[in-house]
Amino acid sequence: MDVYKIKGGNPLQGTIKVSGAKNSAVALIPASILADSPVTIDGLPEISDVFTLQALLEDIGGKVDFQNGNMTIDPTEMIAMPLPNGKVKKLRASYYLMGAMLGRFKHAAIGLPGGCHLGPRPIDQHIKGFEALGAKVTNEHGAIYLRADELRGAKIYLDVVSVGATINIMLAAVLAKGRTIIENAAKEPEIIDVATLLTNMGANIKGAGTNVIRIEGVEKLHGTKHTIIPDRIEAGTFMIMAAAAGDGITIDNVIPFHVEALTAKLREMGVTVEEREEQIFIPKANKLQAVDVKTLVYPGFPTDLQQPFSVLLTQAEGSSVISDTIYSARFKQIDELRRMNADGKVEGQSVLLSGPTPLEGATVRASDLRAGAALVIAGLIAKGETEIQEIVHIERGYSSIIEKLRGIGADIRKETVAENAVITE
Ligand SMILES: CC(=O)N[C@H]1[C@@H](OP(=O)(O)OP(=O)(O)OC[C@H]2O[C@@H](n3ccc(=O)[nH]c3=O)[C@H](O)[C@@H]2O)O[C@H](CO)[C@@H](O)[C@@H]1O
Ligand SMILES: C=C(OP(=O)(O)O)C(=O)O
Repeated sequence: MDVYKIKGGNPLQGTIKVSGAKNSAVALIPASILADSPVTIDGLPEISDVFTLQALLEDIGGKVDFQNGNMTIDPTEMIAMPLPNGKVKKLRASYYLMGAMLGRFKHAAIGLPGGCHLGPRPIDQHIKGFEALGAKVTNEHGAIYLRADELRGAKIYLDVVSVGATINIMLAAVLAKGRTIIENAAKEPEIIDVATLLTNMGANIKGAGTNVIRIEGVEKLHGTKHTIIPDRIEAGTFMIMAAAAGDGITIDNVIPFHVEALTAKLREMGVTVEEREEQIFIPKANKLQAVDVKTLVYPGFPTDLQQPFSVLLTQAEGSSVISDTIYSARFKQIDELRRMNADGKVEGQSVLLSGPTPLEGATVRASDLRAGAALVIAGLIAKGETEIQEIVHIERGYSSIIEKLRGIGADIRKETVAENAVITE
């Protein structure tokens, strides 16, 4: 079993570069299915979610070349191969194969997705959208079967603001006949990125990034070249790390506007955040003040940064409350942080943290992607050595994390240890 071992306490200094956005990448790659000629996407992160999607596109007959973050996908010989099991379970975003394959082939069979366990993650709004467009949708033995004689534009009001449903409906609607209107759409930057790719492929989409998206269906889509946006969640993770363990860190390849909710919270805590054009500089932080945080849909504070942020709050003076309004069970990092001496208590959808508490190295488990990122930050500030198990979750979303952190002075390495050292409780 592979683990990360971190010796805490090194002052981190220098420049750390953010990769392309995971949550864009995992939608841009399936979007290529809709084209009738090759699509090139530059700047993709080298993470397991991207490798898994590459393999899935190859399984359905796509020809994929992926080198140095640049992927060219030739979709011309793809077929509507059913994908009820296997790789689709390894990531959440395999649900985008439903929208893209339904859009192109008018039928698809895709297993229910995997991804982080954060409480219930239904896909009823995706299905409501596909049905409104004219698809018959059934759930058979854990796989979703979709079939339409013809897709027709429709007005779809999302009952919950959902990133996945908004993008999936866009994917299914761009080749449908007539006009689709998505109301109460999600507004995340990744949605704009996907709409930009689809538009450059020939789609007619207006309003991406607002809560009403209008799509006029077109007859066909062609290949294009696209550069992905930077990962605002990776950038945010590095900003939190800089506030917790930095001695002057520049975060490179970031759009400061995308991380404004975090910047505001860091400033409220007493952290200096200098915004530059495509960089953010965070000097060494001194005394940190406790703050309360509530996660919200974009442009609110992202749920994906709540877990890393909880580590910073263990170092702040006073009591803080984090409430996660998006996911009911996204606090698995707290038990692990308690092993490291943190003072945190989960109550329903909130966690109460008190500090400052010096953290101590321990053997801990990354239950999910951002819990893993939280534990990496905790390990960097803890006294002694921290071993993080189940790093497979971390590698779903952070590209070259070891190399990047070593580049700013962290003592972190990946090691293979015996299975009997695994934490089970
Ligand atoms: C691959 C990807 O982009 N993942 C992101 C995406 O996940 P994902 O697209 O799965 O998240 P959604 O925005 O869909 O979920 C938001 C909320 O809506 C609920 N919901 C969603 C769909 C649905 O059909 N029914 C329903 O009830 C979910 O349970 C959750 O409470 O957005 C989340 C919220 O910003 C992020 O944490 C994830 O990193
Ligand atoms: C929850 C996340 O990812 P996914 O939706 O892919 O599980 C995340 O990126 O924090």
